[in-house]
Amino acid sequence: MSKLSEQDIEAKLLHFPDWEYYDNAIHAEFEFENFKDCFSAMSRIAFECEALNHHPDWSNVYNILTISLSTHDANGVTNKDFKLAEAIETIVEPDEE
Ligand SMILES: C[C@H](O)[C@H](O)[C@H]1CNC2=NC(N)=NC(=O)C2=N1
Repeated sequence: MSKLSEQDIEAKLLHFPDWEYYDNAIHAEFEFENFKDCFSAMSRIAFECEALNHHPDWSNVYNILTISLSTHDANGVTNKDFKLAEAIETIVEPDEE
């Protein structure tokens, strides 16, 4: 999977308002009601990661989940990252298009 250009990434990000591009990765932060809801979302995301064989750099502090996506093999952002970002959006914000 080849690395996307900065221009392609910025164009795709128009459809991903929660995400921004810097440091060769796309990043988002999600806030939940509490730790239980946050960790529950993380568990569901983990199954998607396994299904897609693509994994986030992420961290959690109580009800906050911070995620960075990049493709290590390509040393940048690829369509795999956008596919995972889409799956994450569906889990975290199921009511949004
Ligand atoms: C061997 C396995 O396919 C690779 O290590 C996969 C697993 N998950 C991955 N996740 C991410 N984010 N980038 C990768 O390059 C990557 N590679």
